[in-house]
Amino acid sequence: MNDGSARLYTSSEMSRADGNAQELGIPGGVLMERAGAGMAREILARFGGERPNVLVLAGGGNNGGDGFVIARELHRAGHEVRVAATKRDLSGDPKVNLDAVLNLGVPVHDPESLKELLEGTDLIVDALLGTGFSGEVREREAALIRTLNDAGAATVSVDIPSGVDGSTGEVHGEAVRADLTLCAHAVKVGCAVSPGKDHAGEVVTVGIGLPEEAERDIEPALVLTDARSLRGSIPRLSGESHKYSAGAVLVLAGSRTVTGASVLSVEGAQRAGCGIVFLAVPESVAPALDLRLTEALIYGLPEDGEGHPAPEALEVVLEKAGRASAVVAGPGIGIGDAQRRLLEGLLRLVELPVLLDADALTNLAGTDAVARRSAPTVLTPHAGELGRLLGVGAGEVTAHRLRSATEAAERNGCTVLLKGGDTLVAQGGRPTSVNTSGTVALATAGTGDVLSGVIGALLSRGMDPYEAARAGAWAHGRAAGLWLDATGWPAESLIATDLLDWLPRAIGELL
Ligand SMILES: NC(=O)C1=CN([C@@H]2O[C@H](COP(=O)(O)OP(=O)(O)OC[C@H]3O[C@@H](n4cnc5c(N)ncnc54)[C@H](O)[C@@H]3O)[C@@H](O)[C@H]2O)[C@@H](O)CC1
Ligand SMILES: [K+]
Repeated sequence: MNDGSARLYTSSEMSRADGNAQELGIPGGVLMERAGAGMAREILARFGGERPNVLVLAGGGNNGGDGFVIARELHRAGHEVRVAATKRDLSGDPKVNLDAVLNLGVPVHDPESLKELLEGTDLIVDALLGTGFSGEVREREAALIRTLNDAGAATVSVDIPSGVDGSTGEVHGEAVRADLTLCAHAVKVGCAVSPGKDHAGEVVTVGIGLPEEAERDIEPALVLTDARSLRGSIPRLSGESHKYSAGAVLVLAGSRTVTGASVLSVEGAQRAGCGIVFLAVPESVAPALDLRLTEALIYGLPEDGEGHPAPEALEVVLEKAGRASAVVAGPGIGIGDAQRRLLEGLLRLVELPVLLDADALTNLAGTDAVARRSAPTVLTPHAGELGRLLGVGAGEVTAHRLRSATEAAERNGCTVLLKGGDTLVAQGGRPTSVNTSGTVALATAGTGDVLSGVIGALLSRGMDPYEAARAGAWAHGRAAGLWLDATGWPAESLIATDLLDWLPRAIGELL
């Protein structure tokens, strides 16, 4: 299903589009010419004024072919251009374009001299490996990538930073660190999903004149989450709305020692536009939170002597859930058997959409409580929490973000939002969505609690869980972006509470 979101391309989708174009009578050489010429124009527009000395590192495939076209065009524009080619014995379009470079007298060197060549280089064009690469980089290419990265010159990657898997963003071994990546036709998945995203620098697409007919039968596996694709997806209040029909969220957050998480989750939900929020917290902290949260209804949960929920807490939670249209559970509840039993009861007995975050995820790791539900469940883990759900380490999730998020969504039959600079939303049967509004400013305590409330509110307003997770992630990141723009303060200074002031405007951009 494509709902108008900007699509991302995997390597196999790109080669299908390429094959379709050829069937339509558009030869591959034409696409290569347009890609290389368009990329050269972009390079000239950005760097041409400084008249840089350019080195093009070209591999033996079509990515290298694009590189030869770029070399030819930059030479034609009067720049000092040298090429290092890993292979001379080429065929097809790459050969045609290498021959043109040689005929024009552009020096073509063996890559063994790359280090010396780089000494007089201001600008590197990395056309070593493109979407035809996957797996681990062979040692010869890995050494070239290390040399490029050590050179410290401005680097433009062709289509994908060499060494990044174009379909997943995974990096096994070496990968080029680019300042700018120019993608032919559409952004490749590897430029949008970390760690590939962190290698790509700025990402710009270059049109290659692919007709719509060439991609009509290709269902995207991944899409970008941007404002355009979300606009109109959040239900509005109507004349007959009252506070319950506007969305009622039950938040189960906070504990005797952690109360800030409940405040942030409740206020995130309120700012995301639900009609009413009920907060269930251990009874010893209920009075303090009642004073702090003017508009929310606070309910004390029976607790044991250590501040853990007593078995009767489930009855209170179920009763309050009876008046809600969505539940948010987890921030700051702490880890323990009492919390796990409470969550298992909630998931078994409540038919509402439930969002599970933070400690709820850790408490439920290794259980089948989510998989057994038929009502919608949204999980919002960071890499460590997702690792616990999957029974692997955080490092394993960080290295395989896409695979980890989709696997967890499939195993549990739910929606998984994996937090990060490239927040991913995975759900079976829907294209995995990559958020575009993230900023490093969000890397601070409590922002996740705000997000849980925002998505909970969108669920309570009747949004489908996949759309609620996408819209929540986008608005949350956008709120941070608006704060940065408005204050001009350093990203490091944002505190989670700052997001609350900007969420309404961020959400307003989606209406
Ligand atoms: N529609 C399309 O598909 C278009 C593709 N174009 C370009 O073509 C590229 C894809 O070209 P190809 O499919 O020929 O593939 P690539 O050029 O990306 O990769 C093939 C080369 O990589 C080497 N290689 C593969 N695995 C390796 C490994 N593990 N370690 C070291 N080297 C390895 C191969 O020996 C071969 O030389 C795109 O990234 C893009 O730059 C553009 O020309 C425009 C149109
Ligand atoms: K490349």
